Amino acid sequence: MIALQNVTKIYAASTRPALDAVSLDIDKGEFVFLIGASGSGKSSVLRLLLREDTPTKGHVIVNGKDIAKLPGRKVPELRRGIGCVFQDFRLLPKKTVFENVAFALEVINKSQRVISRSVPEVLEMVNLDGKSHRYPHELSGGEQQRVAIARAFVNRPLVLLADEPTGNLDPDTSQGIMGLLERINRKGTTVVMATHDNNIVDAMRRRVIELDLGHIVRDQNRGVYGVGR
Ligand SMILES: Nc1ncnc2c1ncn2[C@@H]1O[C@H](COP(=O)(O)OP(=O)(O)OP(=O)(O)O)[C@@H](O)[C@H]1O
Repeated sequence: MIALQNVTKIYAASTRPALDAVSLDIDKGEFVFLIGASGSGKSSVLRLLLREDTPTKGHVIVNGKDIAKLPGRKVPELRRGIGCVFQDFRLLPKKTVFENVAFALEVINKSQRVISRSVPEVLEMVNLDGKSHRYPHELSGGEQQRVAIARAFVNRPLVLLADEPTGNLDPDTSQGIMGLLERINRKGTTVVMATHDNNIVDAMRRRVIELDLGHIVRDQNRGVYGVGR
């Protein structure tokens, strides 16, 4: 479903590779934490999977296709199958909760009929059906992240990538967000989440892939954050 095969990424103007011959395989329906110190390469992996960047060497397989050399015109189609959630939520400030989620469907030409059915459904899932007419600045951080998750999931992507989704949230709110990601995973979506949050990793006991200076130094099922330190 997702694979990196011998992937090296060297950014222009940097001496050491951000990723150095990294190989990994993630099956459909897995929930994987990517951990590692700042600068270890976590975001680089997510950027390659989203085709925001291309590898210097190696193959990047997403949904069964090598996307390393995907022509630019095919990238929107790839991204349709991938939901994304970020630390800073990235909602559109001048759109309401409903409109933010609807927008994800509008850009892929879904009909108004589909939008008016799917958006309330997913807002109910994230427990925000009562707040659909609010603007992002009228919501707490946790609520904003729930909108972002609704937006990422409304199209039922095969893969959800999350880059530090709890980085700006307190522990209780973070737990709620993880509960949602778990539900989404149970519906069959593969989840790959980069995080520094040791409490969450320890509580969830899912697969843990640890990077250090661009190398995989641990790949453990039902892992914890700090083993071997
Ligand atoms: N656009 C870029 N140009 C040059 N170097 C970059 C670029 N993006 C990342 N790097 C370098 O690549 C390495 C890996 O960075 P990356 O952002 O993938 O790490 P990370 O593990 O996600 O870190 P953090 O936890 O701080 O987000 C770092 O040494 C970083 O300085």
